[in-house]
Amino acid sequence: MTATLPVAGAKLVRAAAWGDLRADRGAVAGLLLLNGMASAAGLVGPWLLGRIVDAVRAGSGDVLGTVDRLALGALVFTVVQMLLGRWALAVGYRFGERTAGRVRERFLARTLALPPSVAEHVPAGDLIARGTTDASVVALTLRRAVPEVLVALVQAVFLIAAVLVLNPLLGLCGLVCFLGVGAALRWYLRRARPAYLTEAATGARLADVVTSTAKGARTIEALALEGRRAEAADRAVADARAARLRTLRLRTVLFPSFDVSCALPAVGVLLVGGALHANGLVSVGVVVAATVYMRQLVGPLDTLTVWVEQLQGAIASYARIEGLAEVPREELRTAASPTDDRIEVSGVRYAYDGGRDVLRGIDLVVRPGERLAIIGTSGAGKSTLARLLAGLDRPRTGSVTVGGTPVADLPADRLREQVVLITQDHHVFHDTVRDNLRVVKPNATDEELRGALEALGARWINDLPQGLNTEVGAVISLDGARAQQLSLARVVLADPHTLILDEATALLDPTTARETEQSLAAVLRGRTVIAIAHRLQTAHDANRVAVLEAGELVELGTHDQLVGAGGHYASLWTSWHGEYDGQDPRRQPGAARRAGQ
Ligand SMILES: Nc1ncnc2c1ncn2[C@@H]1O[C@H](COP(=O)(O)OP(=O)(O)OP(=O)(O)O)[C@@H](O)[C@H]1O
Repeated sequence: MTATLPVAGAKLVRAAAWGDLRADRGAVAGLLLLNGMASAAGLVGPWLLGRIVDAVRAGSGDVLGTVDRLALGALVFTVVQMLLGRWALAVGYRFGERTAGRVRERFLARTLALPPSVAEHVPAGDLIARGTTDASVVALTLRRAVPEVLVALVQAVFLIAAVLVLNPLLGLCGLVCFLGVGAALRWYLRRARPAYLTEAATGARLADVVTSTAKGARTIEALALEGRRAEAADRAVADARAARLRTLRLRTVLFPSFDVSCALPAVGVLLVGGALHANGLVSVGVVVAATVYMRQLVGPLDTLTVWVEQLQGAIASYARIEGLAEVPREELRTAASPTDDRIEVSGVRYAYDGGRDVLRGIDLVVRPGERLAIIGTSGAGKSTLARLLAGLDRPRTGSVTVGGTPVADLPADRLREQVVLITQDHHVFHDTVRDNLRVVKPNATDEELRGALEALGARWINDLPQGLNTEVGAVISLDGARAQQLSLARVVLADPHTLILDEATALLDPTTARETEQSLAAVLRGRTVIAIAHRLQTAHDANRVAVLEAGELVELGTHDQLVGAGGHYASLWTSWHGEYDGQDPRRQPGAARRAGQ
């Protein structure tokens, strides 16, 4: 039983990221190529500048003409670099949009494919956070950070390579000076994550204290709690202030050290270049070009610094989204087909989330076509057994089979042809009536859809403005009875041989319940019915009655057999029947009519 959703490990994250890159490899290749070309074009300007310096220093020939030609070349290449850079970013943004869409679609598909036994047990908030906050963080990163970081990385590599090619000694000198940038970043990143998390947490705490104080103002006044609330608010303010100061301190250290560290390589190259030139080892032009390259490295490094935290957060979010891939999938379900309609429960034990067993050693055979009522006190395990019979959960030990196949192993489309659980949950999708019905049988014809509704007496379909094409849920909302009929029509279309009823009408108002019961009767005809019975009259009318007590099946037989046996059921029946002797029990209100309660 999964109580929390998994988070993908580093290996799975790498594999998923690689898969996303491969899925759009054309764009990735284009992005790298355009970036490479833009960066190469960007290298030409400083190199030509060096040539200009050397030409002026040499002073021979047509210096002015040479300078003009070189300057024009530098201008052209700068424009080319700018255009290619813009183009690369546009390709990158589009790649980011498409990939973000792909990640969201994958998440949605995996969420929809979650086996019911998992979907019902995971914290809904966690699932929602992954689909909203985490997906937004990943989308923003893919749209903005990934293209910009890629551009910055390619530029940095080209610039470093260019200095090394110009003069390896100058290149090495520049790289050594950049160690300062690395040290500043490392210092910052180690402290930034916990500091920003604390800042967010203390901010949230302060908001919480202020809101709850405002909301509970009357209670606080009545109980004279003003002093305590003021103290709590003061503490929250102090904590939030301390956390803000800590992140501020981090920034005040990072930014100046980053700026100084970024200036060092250019200074180093100038100093070493000057010394080399004095010894006739390099020209002034080479020193100038290398210095400009070093200065240009500041831009990409700045971009990397700005996005590095975002990237860290996005990787964590990506791992949470991809974690859904580790939940067992529907494909793991069996391909075997049930041989008949017989349902067999054998030695079943079941526990929620590793707790105590709430079903203990249940053995039961449901014969095709019979009506079986299950009764028991509140908490006896009736609903749990219903979910196991419907294949929504798996027993901890033992088996629940239909026609010899474990019912929880059947794929969803085959399962609903066998067994369907009917509860009070009848969801109406914001869609047309047709699509609301076709969710269970996508190729159903309009005649079949109308036939299913008519079988339930749902004549209101003829009054809808556009018949089956009418959008329901948003503009036209269906009342309780109609929504239940729509939901039951899905059952008619799925056409299972067995229905399990759990509280299908228990909490409806009398009018709705009456209408729903009529519709229900139409659906039940000709099928095996297992009813969690809240009225002893239902048990009386069933072919057999199963009595559950504290997770055990304590009695099983016909009404007459169980009354004759003088056990648990008999005493319930006697007390209830005696209480209402001579009256129609179906017209008695109240809890006494709820079986075993
Ligand atoms: N999601 C859950 N997580 C943990 N324990 C649960 C969960 N659902 C039910 N239980 C526990 O399992 C036991 C059986 O519950 P179940 O709902 O199957 O009983 P029931 O006979 O249907 O009761 P009722 O008639 O009140 O609906 C109870 O002790 C209940 O507290």
